[in-house]
Formats: sequence, structure tokens, C-alpha cells
Amino acid sequence: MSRLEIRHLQKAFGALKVTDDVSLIVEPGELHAIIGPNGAGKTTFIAQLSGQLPSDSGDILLDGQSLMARSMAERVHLGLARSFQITSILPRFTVLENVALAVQARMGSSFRFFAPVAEEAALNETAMTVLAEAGLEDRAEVMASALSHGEHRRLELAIALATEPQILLLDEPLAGVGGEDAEAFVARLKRLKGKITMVLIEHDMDAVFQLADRVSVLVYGKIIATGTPDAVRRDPKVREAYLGEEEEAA
Ligand SMILES: Nc1ncnc2c1ncn2[C@@H]1O[C@H](COP(=O)(O)OP(=O)(O)OP(=O)(O)O)[C@@H](O)[C@H]1O
Repeated sequence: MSRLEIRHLQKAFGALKVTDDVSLIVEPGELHAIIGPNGAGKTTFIAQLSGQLPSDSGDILLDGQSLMARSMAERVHLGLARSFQITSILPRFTVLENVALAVQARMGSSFRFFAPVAEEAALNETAMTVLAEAGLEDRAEVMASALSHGEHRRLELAIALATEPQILLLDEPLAGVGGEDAEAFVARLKRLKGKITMVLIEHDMDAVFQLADRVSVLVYGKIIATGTPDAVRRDPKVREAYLGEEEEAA
């Protein structure tokens, strides 16, 4: 399991400092949630971690190794997977085929010593294991286009897991997912806890406070607090800037 360290990270769009000197350590196996009001810079921050967006300055270290000069593909190869915004699901392929393709992309040529039939069997077996982790084993033969929104999200999770990430970046996995699907998703993430280091951005505070080991609160590009869910919930700065408002609105 990997450790992620962010040092003095910066990103500005013109005069707007969207990531303003952010430093943060995500410990191995930790589920670290980043919360904050709309426009706080959460999505930008995750995009900087994944390499989708270049950073202006600062450093991102994966187990001590700087990722700043690494492309998105190189970061995935090093074990940093991002789920939910850029994964491409092939709608006319089955659930199993979608995951098998992701497994194949990770394995590269390492299956080549198998005969094609054995290669397919090995790919399918690995893909089925990943599908079970995402709670989709019963849907393996279904066309991806036939999945419900919640199942679609779980397929995205499975595709990310197929790359065997050391660190999983989860960008609003519950957006648009309601009721039982949301509960099922939270249960899946709970089971992954401790096995993969995870960075979670999520607006659903119930889910965040159930799942996170630690929470960081981002407001106008700055982290104003980091701590356990309870400590963050009680922090007067956080209540003033964010949670108080949300709770009052609720
Ligand atoms: N490509 C861009 N060019 C200019 N401004 C941008 C760009 N991307 C984001 N911003 C601005 O940066 C700020 C942070 O946006 P970001 O999407 O990172 O926030 P967020 O915390 O993820 O918000 P939300 O919770 O609403 O998804 C916003 O003011 C947004 O308008």
C-alpha cells in the first residue's frame, strides 16, 4: 500500500488561485476524504493528482517518488488510479468484457506465454474476481448499456480496481446514485478499506463520515482543517466555513 504526500501544491486559472499551497499526507491504507463547498477546488486538486491537469508548482510524491514530471498514463502504471470521470465504459461490451479489457491493459504482454484460449480464461478469471469486489459478479454477462446508474458506477470502480491501484482517487462516486445503490456502494468501499489507499471527494456527508479515517476541508483552495471525522465536525473553523451552513440547510 502506498503513501501519498502533497507538498505546497499550487494551481491558478488566471488570477484565481484554485489550489493554494496545499500540503497533505495520505498514509498507506488510509481513506482520506476531501470535503468543501462548491467551487472550493476539489475536482481541480484530484485532476492535479492524477496528472490530468498540470500543476504550477509544488510536489506530489508517491512513496517518496515525485510524480510531477509523469504523465497520466505513467501515474496509472505506478499505481495511481482515478475513477469516475475519465473511465471509458464500452456500452456494447458486456460487464465482464469491459473489466477483462482493463485487466489486459494492465497485464500488457505478461499473458502472452499462454495459448490464446488460456489467456482468455486467465483474463476472465481475474476480471471475475474484480467484479466480485465491486459487487457485480451477477451482472457479468449483461451489456454495459443495460446497467442502472448505480451499477454503472460500480463498473467504473471495477475498471479502476482492474489496474490494481496502490492509490485510488474517487471523485464523487455517489453523485446521482440514490438509496440502496448508494448504500451498496458505501458497503463496497468499506470492504476495500485498509487494502488500498483511497482519496475520496464526496458531497454526501453521511457517506464521508462513515467511511473516512481522516477528513481534510478545502475552502477557496486552502486546507483549513485535517483530522478524524469527529474532530473535523467539531472544529469551529469548519462549522463556520462549511458544515454549519450545510447542516442548517438540511
Ligand atoms: N479550466 C478552468 N478554467 C478556469 N477556472 C476554472 C477551471 N476549472 C475550474 N475553475 C474554477 O476553479 C474553481 C474550483 O473549481 P473545482 O471544480 O475544482 O471546485 P470543486 O470544489 O470541485 O467544486 P464542486 O464541488 O462544485 O464540484 C471554481 O471557481 C471554478 O470555476
